[in-house]
Amino acid sequence: MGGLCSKESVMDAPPAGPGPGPIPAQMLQKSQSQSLKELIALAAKEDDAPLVHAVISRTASNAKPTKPTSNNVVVTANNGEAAAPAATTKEAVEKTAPPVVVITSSSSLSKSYSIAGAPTHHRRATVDVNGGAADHGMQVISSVPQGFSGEHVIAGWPSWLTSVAGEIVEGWLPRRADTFERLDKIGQGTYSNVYKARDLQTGKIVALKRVRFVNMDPESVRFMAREIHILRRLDHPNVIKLEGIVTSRLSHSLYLVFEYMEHDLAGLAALSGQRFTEPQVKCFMAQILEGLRHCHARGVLHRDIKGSNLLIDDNGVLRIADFGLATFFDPAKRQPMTSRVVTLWYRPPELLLGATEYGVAVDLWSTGCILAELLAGKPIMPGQTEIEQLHKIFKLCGSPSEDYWAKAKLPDVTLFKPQRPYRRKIAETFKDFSPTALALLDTLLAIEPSARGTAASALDSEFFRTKPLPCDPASLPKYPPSKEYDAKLRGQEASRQNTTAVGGKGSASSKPGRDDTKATQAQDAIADYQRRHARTNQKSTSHHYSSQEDSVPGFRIEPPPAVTGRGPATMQTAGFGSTWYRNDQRGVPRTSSSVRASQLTSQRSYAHSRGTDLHPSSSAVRNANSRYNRLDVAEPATAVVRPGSSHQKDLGMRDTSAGFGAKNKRIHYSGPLVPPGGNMEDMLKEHERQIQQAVRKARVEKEKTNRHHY
Ligand SMILES: Nc1ncnc2c1ncn2[C@@H]1O[C@H](COP(=O)(O)OP(=O)(O)OP(=O)(O)O)[C@@H](O)[C@H]1O
Repeated sequence: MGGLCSKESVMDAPPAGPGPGPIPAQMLQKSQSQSLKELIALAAKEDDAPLVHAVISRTASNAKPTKPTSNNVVVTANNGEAAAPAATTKEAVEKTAPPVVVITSSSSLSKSYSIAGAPTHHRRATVDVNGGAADHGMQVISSVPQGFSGEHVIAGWPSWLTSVAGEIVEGWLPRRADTFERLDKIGQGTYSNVYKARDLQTGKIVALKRVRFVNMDPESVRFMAREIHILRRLDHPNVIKLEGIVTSRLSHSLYLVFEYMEHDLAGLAALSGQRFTEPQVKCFMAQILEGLRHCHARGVLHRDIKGSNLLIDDNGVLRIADFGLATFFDPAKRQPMTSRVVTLWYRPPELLLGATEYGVAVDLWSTGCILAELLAGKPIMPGQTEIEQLHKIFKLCGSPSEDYWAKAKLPDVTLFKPQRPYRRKIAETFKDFSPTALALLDTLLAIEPSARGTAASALDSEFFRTKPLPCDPASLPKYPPSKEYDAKLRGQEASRQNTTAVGGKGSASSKPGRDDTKATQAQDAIADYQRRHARTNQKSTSHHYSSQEDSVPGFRIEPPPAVTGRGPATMQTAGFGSTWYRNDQRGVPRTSSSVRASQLTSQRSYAHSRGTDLHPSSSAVRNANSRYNRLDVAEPATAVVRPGSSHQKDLGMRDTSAGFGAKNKRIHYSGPLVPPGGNMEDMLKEHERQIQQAVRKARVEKEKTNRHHY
């Protein structure tokens, strides 16, 4: 594959969209070809390759690209993965298992593929199946196993991917893992690890986001597929670009190849002493809004705008990243979507109130939170729980009007409606902001979603047109490496050193220090576990992401650099959902040493719905939500909002005896996930049991629905 890229790639146009699109005649004429024999020989050498064997091409200048069908492609495949042209290259045939698919070529048709992740100047490759032989019909026709397209067999994508979500790789060829040299781990997401790597074909530094699947659960593959689908729909300087996909057949994982970004806004803000000037804030804001305008214009809602998802390169260019919670939407159609998206501090009131029909306004709210945070130097509404978040919103932005409550078709509205209205206090809270900044903030943080306008209208606001004007991205300071993840590592390292130092002295305090750290780590593990499974659950699936990710075939792995602690683990004033210390959301108050261990904890993406827009009433959602962060009425009284608590009173919530509202009415309150004194081990086991149960139930329901449909 590596050879294929460098030797045969001749066209430089990247694919226009998810599909390869028509190939201009002049491009075809320029194409070179490689004999199939060479290709097969090449592929036979690869052991963990995306086995690219043949892509048909005739050099007919006016050939219309056609999907390979049963009569125009020549390939044999072994379980859809290894393919060789039957009776074309004897050695190759001998090397493969008995042919499963044989598709024939009988007409002058061409096909061109993009090589996913290949450098732009050789993104397309065409290969002459017949090695220039005369045109004649070939071979037998057989069915494609598991119903996936012959085109994918040819392209070399693994069957577990193509059988579930073939459309996402349409027109692309996979890159193989050993064409990259993996360097440091640079980020960790809920379902992925992100590595810095060198593209050995170009020497370029890239980011590889590794998504691993165990058992190849189709739902989880589909889930990830949506992120890829969305990323391929987007093409804008302020949106992260998916440059390619690496498959690793043996390890059952995928790597998404992105351009490497040195910083994120959360990390930059956390740099010691970092305070942005107004021109700098305007520069970042303009880029965020430009990126969002593009996403929205392409029918994509991001649904997780926050500092750590806003990546910045060394030239000051900001790109919106992490489309894991993003979704397609059509403003003209009513489509229910999950309200369980957006990281808590950046989540708009309508989602907290359970709205399932929403639009671009959710991203604009988050953008408003970022604007205020950039100017204020700290997060403006760092709620610990959903109910507290709503309370903070009402206190700052005022409570919704009577009209809003009357019109809102929101579940549980009466329970959240405050007894007395709250006055809007944006102007008095941020009296130091410039009038134009205040005006924009006032719009973006409108309680009424439709009053937030659009990314385009925000870009048109006075804020960007009055002096001081936005600075040029290239004029931004050259920051030291600053990622949320780096800050977290620095915090962990400082904590470790602290613990060691204390322990070394053999002081009486050393033991509690160590224990606390351990407890924090256990809580973190639980939270991770819950995040992963909550997502899984909500999707009614049972996929598990493995943490054993460091032995990937095909990678040259360099020893990880020692964590040096590039900076002091001091608590920062700016947060961006990442470095702002908060009390432990999981309910166990932290002692000072455990705080030190994790003070740079992320405000993680909302974990419940890795993209899938399940209707909130679906049983999978119910099951998931009842256990993670949100507690059903029937759950034991571990919720943070207790009867008579100030939040409950302030919000005028019903003070039921249990504190969870009326029976049979689902109320979602965030609460500690681990009750004080709870046994971690037992908690984990219990969660595992509940998850299995939820998954089983969801499966049964799905099967029932399927039966009903057919
Ligand atoms: N292109 C990139 N260049 C550099 N670092 C990156 C890049 N993409 C992602 N990262 C780092 O990896 C982290 C995790 O990536 P990402 O947010 O895409 O994963 P995720 O699993 O969706 O995360 P989350 O659970 O926060 O939603 C990011 O916060 C960022 O620090």
